[in-house]
Amino acid sequence: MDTKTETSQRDAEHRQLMHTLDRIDLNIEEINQRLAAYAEDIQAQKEYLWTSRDEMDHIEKISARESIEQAVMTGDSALARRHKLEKLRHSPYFGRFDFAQQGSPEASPLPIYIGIHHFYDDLAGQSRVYDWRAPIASLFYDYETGPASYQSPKGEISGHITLKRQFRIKKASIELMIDSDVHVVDDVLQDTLSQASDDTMKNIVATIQRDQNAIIRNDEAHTLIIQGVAGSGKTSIALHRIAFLLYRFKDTLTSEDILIISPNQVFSDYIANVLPELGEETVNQVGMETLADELLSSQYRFETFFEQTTALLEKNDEAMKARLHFKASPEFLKELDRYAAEVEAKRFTAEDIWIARRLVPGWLLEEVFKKHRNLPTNERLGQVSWEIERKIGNQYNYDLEPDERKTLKATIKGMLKQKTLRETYKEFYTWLGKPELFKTASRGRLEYADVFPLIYLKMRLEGVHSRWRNAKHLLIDEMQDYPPVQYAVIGQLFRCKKTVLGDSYQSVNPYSASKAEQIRQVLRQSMYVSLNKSYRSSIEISRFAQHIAYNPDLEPIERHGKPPAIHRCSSRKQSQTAIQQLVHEFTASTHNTLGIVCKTQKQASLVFKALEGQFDKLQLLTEQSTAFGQGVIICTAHMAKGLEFDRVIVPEVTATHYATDMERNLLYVACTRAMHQLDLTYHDQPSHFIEHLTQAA
Ligand SMILES: Nc1ncnc2c1ncn2[C@@H]1O[C@H](COP(=O)(O)OP(=O)(O)OP(=O)(O)O)[C@@H](O)[C@H]1O
Repeated sequence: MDTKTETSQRDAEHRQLMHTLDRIDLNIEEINQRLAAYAEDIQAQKEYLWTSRDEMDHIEKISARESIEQAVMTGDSALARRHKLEKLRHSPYFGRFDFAQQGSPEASPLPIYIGIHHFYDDLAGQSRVYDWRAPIASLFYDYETGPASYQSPKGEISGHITLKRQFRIKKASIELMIDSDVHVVDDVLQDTLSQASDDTMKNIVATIQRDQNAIIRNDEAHTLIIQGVAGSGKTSIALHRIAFLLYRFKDTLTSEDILIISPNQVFSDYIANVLPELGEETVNQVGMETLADELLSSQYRFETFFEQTTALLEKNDEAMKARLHFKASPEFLKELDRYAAEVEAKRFTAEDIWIARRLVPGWLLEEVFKKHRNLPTNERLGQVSWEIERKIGNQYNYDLEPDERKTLKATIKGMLKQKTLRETYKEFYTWLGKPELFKTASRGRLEYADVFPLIYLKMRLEGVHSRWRNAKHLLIDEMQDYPPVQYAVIGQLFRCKKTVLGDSYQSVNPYSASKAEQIRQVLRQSMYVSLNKSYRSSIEISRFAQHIAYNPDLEPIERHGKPPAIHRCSSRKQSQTAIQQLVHEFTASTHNTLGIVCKTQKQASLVFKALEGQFDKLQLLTEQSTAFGQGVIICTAHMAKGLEFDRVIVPEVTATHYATDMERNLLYVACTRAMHQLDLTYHDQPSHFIEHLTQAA
């Protein structure tokens, strides 16, 4: 395109933008008028209700109140629409394509503008901007210029895209306009990725990539398992997918129906903004441990996943690793199943009994007992007695006397080998011939690795209750951190559709991890997809991380930045000075977030103490933290999972700190949190994971 044509197209787009903004303003004005009319109407109705209350009968009052409520609801939906239009006013769209539909009578291709929300111009009766989730919008993500087709509710529509254009519009002005046939490399994506981070996750509607779009719009898979390399956009995609499903199934699916199982509160807060930004309400989020506590009716105290990881790192306890490893194996689940079946079969020894000289056959008792396997033991026994009493009534036309009822209850109770769930679970290990595999954590609490097996057993023997059970779509992030037994519980509890995502290279606890293949064996009817392009980090950082844990599938995006630096220090003290210096550099930069990502919480606390008082906006993340803001964030790699920072410092990458496979994973997670700059420090001997990099970096 020559400069003259470009200028004239820019001018045309500028006029189009101004026109769209005018139309938005007119629609906002019209809504304002309607809102004023509603307000007056509501006021008038209220006054009428008040002044005429003595003359109105009950029915009339109800009807007047209903009419007021109806008016308020109409007003609310007008307000919601105004809110969307006001948002669109800043940036009504981010893309355009011109589409000539096959067989259409239109002489020239139709320009279609795509934005974060739909803008239907009520006054003109015309769609001016299409929601990014509309069927036609998939053309924007799936094609460049040339032949193209999409699935509309009426079937496949084919045609030709004659122009594709991307915009960045801010404060109602076009900052960037790029035609895709002119720029082969996606400049808008590059531009987006090079920007400084936020303390919350951003939406990516303007630059969703083709493979990502396919995942977002997949509305068929019952369970979609996404294995994606670090920074491939898994979490973003999963949230956009939820927004898409809410749009696609708006009549049957609401935000109330969605449940996210998230790794911790900081992560929950980090992602909480994405759906509201996309025009949807926030959805429910629950942590694995909160869910576990609910399923165990708060009857058992247990250590947390974070504590378990910390114990593994700090104690290097081989027996503990063996326990965790076994409990994360598919064989374990099979054995637990066998055991549960045996317990269930043997725990109730039904035999013929005589009550009030009437026979109750053993087979009947057994049948009724089996039928109520979903009740807690005491309730179940009560239910069996009650049903047998009713059957005696029907069969023999006889009502039991109180003392006969008491005898019946006691006899049925005597048939059950009564044990607590915990005892039954503990005996599983004796049954296996491996009693050493059951060990309690500090203060008599259950080890985290025992929590879900216990819940599983409870489900088999007694049943569980959960307020989340009716969720219609479940999203699980960091799938690699949950062993098969955890999926078995989730699979039985939630029969709904699921999106499960993670990266096997980012397991913070390799002794109780799952790969996608193992998850698929537990969660049947699943579909597997992978995302291999990594968007978060500059290519220099991605390559550096690849040297720590090589993932052959990872394809870094070609965005350049400063090469990572390894700072060799003579002592721990000097390492602290180097970190201080790097923090000073950060505070003088245009970047917003710096993560100092440590191996353990103890180390993180020490780094925090060393920097405390010297810098504003310094925050130590702990297991109890609920959010993080801009500035300097000090945390463990475990806590940093799923988060990202403009810059990352990994302190003390020494031979003693980072030696095992687990520590390699943590180092990998820490390094892949960096978007633009990465610094590592060490003293004495560098970790052998970076030894070969100390020269190059
Ligand atoms: N299509 C895209 N357009 C713009 N940015 C993108 C795109 N895809 C991913 N990103 C950016 O890449 C970064 C990583 O995304 P996200 O956190 O969703 O990835 P992830 O796969 O869940 O990462 P990890 O597993 O490493 O935590 C984010 O900054 C996100 O905005």
